[in-house]
Amino acid sequence: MHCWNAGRNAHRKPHPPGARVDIADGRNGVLRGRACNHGPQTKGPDLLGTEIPGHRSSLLWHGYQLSVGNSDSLQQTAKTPPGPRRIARHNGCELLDFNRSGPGWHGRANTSPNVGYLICFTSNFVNSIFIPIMSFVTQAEIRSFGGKLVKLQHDSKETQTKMDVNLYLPEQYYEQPDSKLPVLVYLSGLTCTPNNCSEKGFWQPYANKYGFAVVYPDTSPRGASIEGEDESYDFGSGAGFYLDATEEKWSKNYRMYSYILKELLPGLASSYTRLDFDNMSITGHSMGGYGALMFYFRNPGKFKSVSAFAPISNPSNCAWGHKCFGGYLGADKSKWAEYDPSELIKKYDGPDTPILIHTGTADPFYFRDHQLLPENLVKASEDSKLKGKIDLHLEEGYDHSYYFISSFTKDHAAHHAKYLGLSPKL
Ligand SMILES: N[C@@H](CCC(=O)N[C@@H](CSC=O)C(=O)NCC(=O)O)C(=O)O
Repeated sequence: MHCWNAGRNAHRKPHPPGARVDIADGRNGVLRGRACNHGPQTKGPDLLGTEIPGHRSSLLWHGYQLSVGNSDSLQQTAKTPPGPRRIARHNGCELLDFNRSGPGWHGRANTSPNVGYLICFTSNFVNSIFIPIMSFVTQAEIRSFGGKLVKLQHDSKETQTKMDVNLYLPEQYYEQPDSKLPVLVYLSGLTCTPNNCSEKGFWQPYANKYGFAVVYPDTSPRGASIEGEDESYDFGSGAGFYLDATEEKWSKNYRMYSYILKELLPGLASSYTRLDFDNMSITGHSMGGYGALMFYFRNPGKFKSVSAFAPISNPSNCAWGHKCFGGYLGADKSKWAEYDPSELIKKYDGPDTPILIHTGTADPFYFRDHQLLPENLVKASEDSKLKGKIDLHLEEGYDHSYYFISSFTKDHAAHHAKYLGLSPKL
């Protein structure tokens, strides 16, 4: 069990309602919330949050356990503060409603079906913290190679749709309950869901060999009801291009950059506190290879290492990139450069960790259609901090499929394990 603690004097100074408030967290860095005004300043308890094994999210508050979560965590016994209270199921979630007049307690915590908000109280009500809780619904748990593939769904505030994500928890997750495991994010290519790589990428044996979890996000919002979103395989559904669209038609939902970086990964970190999202690497295939490089260059130091399988390396100069950048970002090419790995690398100023890339010479998207252009990335790196650091392997006779990807998963796993500080299990 671990605790985060706001500290006895941490919130004595009132924050204006709506202000961002950070609470120090002993293990996960910082929990961010928004201050909200609940009336007169009142002496009350300090805030203590605690992870209770088996429960997704909960709070230990002045000795009383409050909890929120989806139907998976409803079995828990919740003790609430004294005074009038109600605990009910609400759309499959838990509704906590507690009040007490006089100093001490007042308020309500209410979770929507998947994304909830938990209102926590610090030593005075003026400084109450409003913490968004992202709640994952487990759709399936599938035993695989000694660990488990967990299929999750949640409501996304970024895409305003339901989003699917798969998470592979290696056997160490179950066998070593005191361990905290690094994370590899795998971004898939055009047309993929979280299932393609989960089923055909064969990361599981290597996740178990080294002891890391694998996150497989989806490639776009689904069912956003945008006219034309399902018309082609390389734009719209299955082709979100991991960016935040600025063109009006797409900008409300097609926010895969913010979704992954600001919502999904922090949400998983809050729910799976035994995964170490501060020790995380990223990889991907094709559009996902582009995505992995792009996230890595835009967020120096956030990921310990990056690799890519047949990445779209210079989307500003290929047909897939023209279609997606043009459609989502408009005609202004300066906006395209903000997402193009072969542009971003020129300005990159983070760690000079080598980057591993494999591309097959029999990949028609490489040799025939010139969609991938890995040589452009190598060329761009020559004037950058990463000069000599792009380890590009052109593999004779390999195509673009998962037969190609899974042939080199082993090399990419070893690459990331090295920078995640992992050794093979004996
Ligand atoms: N016309 C094809 C193209 C789709 C395709 O090849 N998708 C690749 C990724 S391409 C770049 O991002 C892929 O990974 N497909 C899924 C798979 O399981 O192979 C089509 O529509 O299928």
